[in-house]
Amino acid sequence: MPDSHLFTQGFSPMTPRYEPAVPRTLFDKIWERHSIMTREDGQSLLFIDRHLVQDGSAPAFEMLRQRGLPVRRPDLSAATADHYVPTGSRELNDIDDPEKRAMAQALQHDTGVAGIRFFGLDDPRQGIIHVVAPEQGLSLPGMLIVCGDSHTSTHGALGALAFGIGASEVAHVLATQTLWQRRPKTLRVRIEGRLGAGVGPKDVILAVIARIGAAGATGHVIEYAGETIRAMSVEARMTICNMSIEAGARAGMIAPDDTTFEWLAGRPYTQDERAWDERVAQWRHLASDEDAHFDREVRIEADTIEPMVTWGNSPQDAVPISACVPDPADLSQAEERESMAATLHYMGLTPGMALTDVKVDHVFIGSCTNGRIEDLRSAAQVIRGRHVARGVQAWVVPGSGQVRRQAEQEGLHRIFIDAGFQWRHAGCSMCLATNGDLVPPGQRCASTSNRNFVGRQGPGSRTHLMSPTMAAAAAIAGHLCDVRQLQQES
Ligand SMILES: CC(C)[C@H](C(=O)O)[C@@H](O)C(=O)O
Ligand code: SF4
Repeated sequence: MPDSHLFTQGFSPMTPRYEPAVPRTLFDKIWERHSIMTREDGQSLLFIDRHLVQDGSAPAFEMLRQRGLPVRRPDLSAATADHYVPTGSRELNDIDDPEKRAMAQALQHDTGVAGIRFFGLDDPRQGIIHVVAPEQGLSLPGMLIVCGDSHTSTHGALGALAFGIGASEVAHVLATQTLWQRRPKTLRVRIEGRLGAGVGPKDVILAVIARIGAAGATGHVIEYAGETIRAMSVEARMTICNMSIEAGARAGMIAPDDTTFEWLAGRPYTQDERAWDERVAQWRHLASDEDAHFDREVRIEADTIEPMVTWGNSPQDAVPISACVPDPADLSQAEERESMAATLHYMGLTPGMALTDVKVDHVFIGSCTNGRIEDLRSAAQVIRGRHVARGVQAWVVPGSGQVRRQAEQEGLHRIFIDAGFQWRHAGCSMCLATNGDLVPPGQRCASTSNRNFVGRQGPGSRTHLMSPTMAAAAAIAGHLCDVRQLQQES
């Protein structure tokens, strides 16, 4: 069994012995450093630096129990309760559904037995795993990170290779700290130029998905590059990488740079025996080499991106807020016409109506896409001094206990509460509605989450994806609204 130090700590990417002459991508460098062996069928056995665990992982622990296997490297795992936890209180007993309550309790028990670090409801660090791990310094550049959750791609924003795995793979990682994987292809998405006023990372990723499609990056790992990405904060980069999976990608990643290193410095779990500067010097070598080969390339000009919203049941159904609801009659294929008509029926929308005329009943600011402090700050800026429209239920669900506390220290909670928002505790909440926080049938939600699938926010719910500032604007206006208009008025 390889020692984790070999891969994450003592093993320098500069070691000449391991440096092939061909230029390599960020992905190639991390993959090659973690590949223990490759089988004849092309699958590689990878060493896993960090295994993140959430409350859906009970079946994996059960698989180990049935085989009588211990957890191989509990020190390389970390767990938090997020999907099933209540956000109105901090009591596991407030989970109404007995099965879900049992799953949440099982995580506490299983991690305790295995000796895995666990951030439970009584821990101030608890929150959505994809918010908690980066903020605790558990996700670092160059690492290979997995979790039984598709939005693990989020951690790629720190220059890691991070992807979601299935339940039996979770069990495999728990038992062996390794995983068999087929090497994916690479796609570089370059965003060049400056974003316009009112346009942020969520608009960028929605524009990327609209351009390449919900299956556009299937079988690929996306590396986001270009001037626009380099100018972004780490949290903005996380929003982008988070939604890679909504374009079908295996993972999304961004080369670490000074922005990354500054953001990480001093976080609780970043300490090891080596000096920080030495580690940073190694991490700098992770960036794709200049002439590295990507299987595909896409380029988008930042100044062509507008504030975006989705109208349908796929994240690829994203259009600028200035657009109208599309008309099935404009499509040439009968099958596509029928499918769009069915979507518009589900969404309760009329072809050709202005998106800004679409009334909302709920607003949800939160999730692993947009539940970080910068997201809350940007929404609060729009909301400050204004009030939620009559009849709109608006919620803010911070992505972690730490985000919540930070927001309270900055007084953001007062801005939200004074405006008529509910200020909740951390968790996945209305992103997936599996904890009972849901949008009632037929009602419409302006949401900062990442999926607008049929029934995603509750049976019969209607979701429009957008940025935190756009969701804030919708809360104030009571309908989908161009945030730039509100920003002009203030
Ligand atoms: C429940 C979990 C496995 C799922 C995922 O894989 O992403 C959820 O987090 C989601 O966002 O749909
Ligand atoms: S916040 Fe939403 S997308 Fe993120 S892990 Fe939770 S349910 Fe999945």
